[in-house]
Amino acid sequence: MLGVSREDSDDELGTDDYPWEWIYESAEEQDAPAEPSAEDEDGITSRKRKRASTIQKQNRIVGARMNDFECALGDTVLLKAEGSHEAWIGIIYEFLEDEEGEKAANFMWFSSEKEIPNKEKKRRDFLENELYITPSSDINSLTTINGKARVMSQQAFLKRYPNGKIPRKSKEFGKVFICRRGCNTRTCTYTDEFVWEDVFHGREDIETLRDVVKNGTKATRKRWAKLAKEKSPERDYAMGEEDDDDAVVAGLRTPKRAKTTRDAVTPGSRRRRDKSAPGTPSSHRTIKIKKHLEFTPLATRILSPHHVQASPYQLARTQLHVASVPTSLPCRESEFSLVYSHLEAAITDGSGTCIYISGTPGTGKTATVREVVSHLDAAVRNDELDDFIFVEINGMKITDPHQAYSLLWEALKGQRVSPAQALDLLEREFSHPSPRRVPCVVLMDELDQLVTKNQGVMYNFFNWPGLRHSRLIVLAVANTMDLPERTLSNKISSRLGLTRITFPGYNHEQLMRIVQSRLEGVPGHIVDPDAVQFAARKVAAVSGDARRALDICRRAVELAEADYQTHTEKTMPATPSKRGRGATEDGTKKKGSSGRVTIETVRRAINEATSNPLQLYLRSLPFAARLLLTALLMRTQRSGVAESTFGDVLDEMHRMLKMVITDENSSRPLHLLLNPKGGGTADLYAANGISGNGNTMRRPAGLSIAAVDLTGAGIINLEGQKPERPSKVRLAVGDDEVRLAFRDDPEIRALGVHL
Ligand SMILES: Nc1ncnc2c1ncn2[C@@H]1O[C@H](COP(=O)(O)OP(=O)(O)OP(=O)(O)O)[C@@H](O)[C@H]1O
Repeated sequence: MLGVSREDSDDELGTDDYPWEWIYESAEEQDAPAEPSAEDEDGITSRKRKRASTIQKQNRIVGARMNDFECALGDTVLLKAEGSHEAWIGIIYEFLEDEEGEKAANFMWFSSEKEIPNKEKKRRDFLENELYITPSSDINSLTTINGKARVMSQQAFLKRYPNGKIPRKSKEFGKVFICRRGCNTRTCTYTDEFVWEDVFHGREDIETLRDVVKNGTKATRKRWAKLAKEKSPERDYAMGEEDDDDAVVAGLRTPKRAKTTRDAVTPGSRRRRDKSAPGTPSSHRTIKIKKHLEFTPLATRILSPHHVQASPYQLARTQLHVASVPTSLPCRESEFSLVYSHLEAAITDGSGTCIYISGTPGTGKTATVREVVSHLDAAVRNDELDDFIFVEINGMKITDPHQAYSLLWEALKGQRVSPAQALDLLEREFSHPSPRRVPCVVLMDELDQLVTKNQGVMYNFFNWPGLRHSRLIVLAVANTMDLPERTLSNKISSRLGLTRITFPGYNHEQLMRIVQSRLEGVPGHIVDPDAVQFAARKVAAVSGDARRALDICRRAVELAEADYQTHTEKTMPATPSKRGRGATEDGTKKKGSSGRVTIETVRRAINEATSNPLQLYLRSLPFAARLLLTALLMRTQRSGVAESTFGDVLDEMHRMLKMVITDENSSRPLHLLLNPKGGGTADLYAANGISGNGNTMRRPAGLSIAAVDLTGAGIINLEGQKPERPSKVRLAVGDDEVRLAFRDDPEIRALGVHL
């Protein structure tokens, strides 16, 4: 927004509301010298053409009038920004009527230096009253026009105001500006200096001016190299004029990145670690400096224990771990390119969009989105794409869905405000134009968890991308396909026009490829291909969940490693090997059947996971106890602390139940939804007055007994063994055990909960 205070600029249009009228091109203008004359060899054709062009011209809108105020194409005007004391300046590029038939214009924006968000890259030589002409434009109602402004070169300005300032009392104060450069405020690229009067005289130069600004502000690496040198000539940058790949001024082009979810793994984390400072939300500062090679004298070189090569088992375990970021995502190529092309198009056009991604757990939804963002991030750094902000909001990691507003506002502006304030600010932000608005990509993960009583949060995040000025790109990720319909009604959700992408579960061949790709580079062939196939088939038969397949294979590697160690201890002399246990010269394992992951090892891993006494006990629990444990687990995940109060857990449980009970659109009776075989669950609720609107929900029967029993069995610790709201409660067994026991429980899954 421009630094022009509206209190300073008197409203030329007065306060009365007169209607705006169009001014069409008049017949006299057809002979204007700017128009090419129709001189033909054939006089008749020439006359015909002339008449057709006159009709066309007479329909062309070249200006607009309101009472005695007039403005025309190519005029520079002041616009009032609602909700703000500052004004905007733009050149009228085109007149048109918007979708609602309201008279509007497309304005090509000027921008002040204050609007350039990148403090590191922006020029320091700006003048008072200087504006940059930008390549961005926006359509706005004519009612936002507040008067005329003038733009001129520095020379012309100084001629008019020799001390470089416009007196406060002058009628021209806040209305006359200098322009000597174009600037893309998003990428912070400037054109070369020009003389305004040479490049722009009015309407006939608009297209040329647009081209000058567009082409002149295309960032190139070379330009950045030059700029970086200008900024700090004494530094020895790791690039020459012909900079190579690694020699990019690292981070200069990295999009602003706001990481608001606790311990979220950022998509580009690997790449960024190489190129820019870790953890900086906007790594624009990081500049690689060529370092002289430093030699450590041989005598003082000491090998640290960390330098000992990791064993193949360690490597396999790490790579199979679900938290490790794979280098590629096999079997998700088409989903990747769909999401990529939508995002790239929206960022390039500066438009908003909402993509609804659904699929059962472990189908690579989050991983794919992060991978896409990381590629877009790379494109930004290669100057192939405009900057964008990325923020992840995970429904599971916020205690109140309304916090999503605060997180989004913080990502956009870096300010922390309350959810109510943030909502107000966001509403205002998205309904007003801004030439400097950087597109913002929001990943709303675990959307199911953001369901509120009146669905306001979800509605807003779906609705904002459709607002003309928002430049908001929402990627909503959920497990169920019909969440918008279920929670927002069919009418609203069809109006929102979401782009939907469904991630199908993986089949066994795909799961095999996924696991095998994670094992690439692990030496020693410690995992039999048959074993991978066996694990993949077992998982695909139930869920098509890559997370499960990876977990099973990882556990199988642990078992094989333990076997190997026992075997080596038995066959090796008592003194431990200097190389560390199990490692041979080249870091690979010794051959032999023990120590390899075979079908048998996988079978053991599956059995172990599903049939230890604790698992058997958990699975055999009555529904109330399973529900209680699930709610406790969800609460712990959400709050990030192990201890909750019994009351918090009950609230969590009600939230889970509400999702199902308020399923008004569902034709399935509640009891069938909860328990396909019918019976138990419905009886449990019905007997306790749990009704359709969720408000009369009371504590399901048997919860108190279940809490006491679980405490007695050492599954939970409940303060004083009293199932009362203030009592502290925590899990006494591992989260993983509970997750594993209930992950495929149909009744728990029917609640929309995935563990
Ligand atoms: N195609 C794939 N290639 C390699 N790894 C994959 C693939 N798909 C999923 N994974 C891995 O499986 C695990 C789960 O994936 P992800 O979290 O993306 O699933 P999701 O669909 O978002 O699941 P949820 O709905 O539970 O959040 C991650 O470790 C991810 O890296």
